[in-house]
Amino acid sequence: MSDELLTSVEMGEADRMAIASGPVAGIGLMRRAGEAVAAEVFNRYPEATHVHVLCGPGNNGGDGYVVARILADSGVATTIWASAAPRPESDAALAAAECPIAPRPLSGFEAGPGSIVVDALYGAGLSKPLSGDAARAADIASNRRLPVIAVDLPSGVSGDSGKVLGIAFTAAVTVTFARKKPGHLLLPGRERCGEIVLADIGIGDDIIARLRSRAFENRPARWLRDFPIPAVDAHKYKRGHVGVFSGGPSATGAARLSALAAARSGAGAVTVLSPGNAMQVNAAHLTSIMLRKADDLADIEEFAGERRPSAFVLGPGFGVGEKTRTFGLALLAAGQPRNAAAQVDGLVFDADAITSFREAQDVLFEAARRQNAPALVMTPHEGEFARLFPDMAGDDASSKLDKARAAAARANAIIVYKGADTVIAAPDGRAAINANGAAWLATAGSGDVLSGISAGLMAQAMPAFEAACAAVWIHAEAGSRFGPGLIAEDLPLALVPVLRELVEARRKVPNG
Ligand SMILES: NC(=O)C1=CN([C@@H]2O[C@H](COP(=O)(O)OP(=O)(O)OC[C@H]3O[C@@H](n4cnc5c(N)ncnc54)[C@H](OP(=O)(O)O)[C@@H]3O)[C@@H](O)[C@H]2O)[C@@H](O)CC1
Ligand SMILES: [K+]
Repeated sequence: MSDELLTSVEMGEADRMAIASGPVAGIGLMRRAGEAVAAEVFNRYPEATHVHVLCGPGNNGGDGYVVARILADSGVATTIWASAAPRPESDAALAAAECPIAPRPLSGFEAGPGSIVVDALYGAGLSKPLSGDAARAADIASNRRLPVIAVDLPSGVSGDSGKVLGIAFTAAVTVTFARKKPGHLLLPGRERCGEIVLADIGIGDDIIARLRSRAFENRPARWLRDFPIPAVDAHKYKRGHVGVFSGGPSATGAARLSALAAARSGAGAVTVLSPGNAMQVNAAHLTSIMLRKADDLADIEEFAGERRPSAFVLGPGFGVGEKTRTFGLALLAAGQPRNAAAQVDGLVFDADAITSFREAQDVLFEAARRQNAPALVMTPHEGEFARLFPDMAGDDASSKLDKARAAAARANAIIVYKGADTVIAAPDGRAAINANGAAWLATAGSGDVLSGISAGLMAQAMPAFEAACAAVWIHAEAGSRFGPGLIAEDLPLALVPVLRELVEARRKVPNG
């Protein structure tokens, strides 16, 4: 699989292992990297009148000298603007020595209309904010709307966190090597990269495997094998039963959206668990979804004992307070001996279920940590994340990926840290960054649907981390395909073509 995401340290390690284990030296990797970038320039900008290659002092700049040499050899008008000379005896110095063009100082950078910029200033080695000549060059490229092809990363974007240090280039295309880096997918870095091209420079899959990276881009290949497809003899309760808690009479819609999404995701049965005073309003809007009164713990136990639900959603529209905490803790105790709901596989806590524990985080984390507790998926957006993990939320030094991982470990839960760059993290360190979303998904009720899909998949015995990853991807895919005009009510039906394709792909998985 080529979906692993490598930190700058891991990429450096891959580089070293490739050089140590194979016939290819550092300069060989650099030549291949430069060739891949030059190929993009030729393919995408055959009409370019002039290519300006900006070279930094490190190996990113080294790649730039290779690009400039290839372009010049092909007769393309090429200028090199260098911020500093490469370190003597480095691979970059070798690449510069092979290049026939004399570099000019970056301080004099100028570029007219019709020209292209190759940004080879800083990549994995970015260590401080862009300043001086580099910052000025970024401004010129942006003000004159010059197409930028970034080498590895747009200079100024951190490959590890996606943060912009000071100012950064905005690329039309970013060519990166061997594997993507977290900063290509996390915001705001992702917006600066333009289209991302992954180039093979001869670092083999065996070397990447030895790094044991635990972060990856969220794509179906990672979880397709666990994606549930009903057996021929499937009975509706064998396909899992989801209970979704509804709020009071004026806050029932969120639970119904969640319930519909759980049903569409393949759960054989779904029950909305409603306060007594909201039964009528829920009943007026439900058809295939079942309805049952759940005013207190005794009602939940009775339901669980009779219907053996395998997953629950708590939070959407439910209200913030003591009742939410009591229900949440009771559900987390569902795996304990002598509890009527002993078979629950998974819980999804969203929205009000998260906020309700803002003053009692430890109680929640303790309950989730207890032996036999059902798997817990929590789906906070940024504000909710800050309520449960205030210290982490304010930590400017760590990335969204770091934060989601640390939160998952502390809470002993799968954390779905939502946003345009949703990160899904497990307590054991696995983490996925989602990248198939679209702005259309930022609409009221969209998160309720996501909770429902997660619970629907867990109810069908999909493991919690894989279920959460799949739910995020499916939700984003459905929203992106639907496009303009999307409201949350559209999403449950929009899931259908996406699910159909996944089921077909799942049937083709060997031994599947
Ligand atoms: N598999 C691989 O690894 C391969 C890697 N390859 C390429 O190598 C790149 C990584 O190279 P790299 O490690 O030399 O780092 P790079 O980004 O060139 O910068 C380091 C230099 O810049 C300086 N500097 C940093 N920020 C600065 C700032 N804001 N303003 C001013 N200076 C700043 C920094 O200074 P220092 O931090 O030391 O003070 C140091 O001198 C990688 O992105 C890819 O393109 C390919 O060839 C193929 C194989
Ligand atoms: K760069």
